[in-house]
Amino acid sequence: MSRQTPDPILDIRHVSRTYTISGGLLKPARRVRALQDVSIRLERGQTLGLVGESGCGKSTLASIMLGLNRPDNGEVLINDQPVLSLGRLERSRLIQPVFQDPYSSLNPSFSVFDTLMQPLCIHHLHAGERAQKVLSMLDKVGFPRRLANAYPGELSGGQCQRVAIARALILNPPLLICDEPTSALDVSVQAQVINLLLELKQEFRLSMVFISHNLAVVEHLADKVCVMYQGQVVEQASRQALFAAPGHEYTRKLLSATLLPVSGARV
Ligand SMILES: Nc1ncnc2c1ncn2[C@@H]1O[C@H](COP(=O)(O)OP(=O)(O)OP(=O)(O)O)[C@@H](O)[C@H]1O
Repeated sequence: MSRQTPDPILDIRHVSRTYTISGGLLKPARRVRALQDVSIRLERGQTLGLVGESGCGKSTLASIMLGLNRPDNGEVLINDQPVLSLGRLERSRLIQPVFQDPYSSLNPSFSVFDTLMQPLCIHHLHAGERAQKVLSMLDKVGFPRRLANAYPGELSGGQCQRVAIARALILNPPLLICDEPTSALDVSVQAQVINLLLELKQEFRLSMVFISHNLAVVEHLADKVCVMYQGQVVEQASRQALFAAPGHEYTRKLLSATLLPVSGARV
């Protein structure tokens, strides 16, 4: 029997990114190495937890995965295609973000209904099917239909994040990039959003990158974990292996600083 090579949905190859921060009148310009030779593969249907302290390069990597930022070296392939070779529409069918702050990621002048209609109109989904698709997506993310005409400013943080998740999923992308999607929410709402993402992952057969500084959350939902430190991946392993026997000193430090009461509990 031939052994099949797993086919990655996401293949990050030797990505580096440096920012140049211009100095003032008397200050020289400064260079920040945000990412150094980062390589990560994510198999279809799996969730990658990307963890590390503030400033280690997680959001820079997310923006490069989304094709919103260019690496200096290396490339990102989605479904075997370089993300930077894809047009905007093509890209948005393959990969969608969910960001930390649901209020600033939604357009305040669009109602919930219009927020979800917009991608369907841009992608020319059959006009007769759009409204039904919006309503059924609201049901799937547990957002009440009676609030479909509300505006983001009239909603709670958790409700807004449900709308942002619905918008990310409405075109059925195979890959979702969640950049700290619960850290701006009340603790009581965080677990609801995590559990919603877990349910939707099954239902939509999603692959997911979940960026967090919270190892407890990552332990709850990741299949594979990458630990980043100062722009580099210092350890990547299956969730079980990493939590059972962390190999890198920095991972051990992160673990010892985190309470891990999670499995099945509130996070
Ligand atoms: N547009 C930019 N211009 C200059 N430097 C930047 C820019 N974006 C990020 N950086 C720097 O690059 C490094 C990595 O930042 P990044 O935001 O990717 O880290 P992060 O791990 O996502 O941090 P956080 O968890 O706080 O969001 C940091 O030193 C940051 O100051």
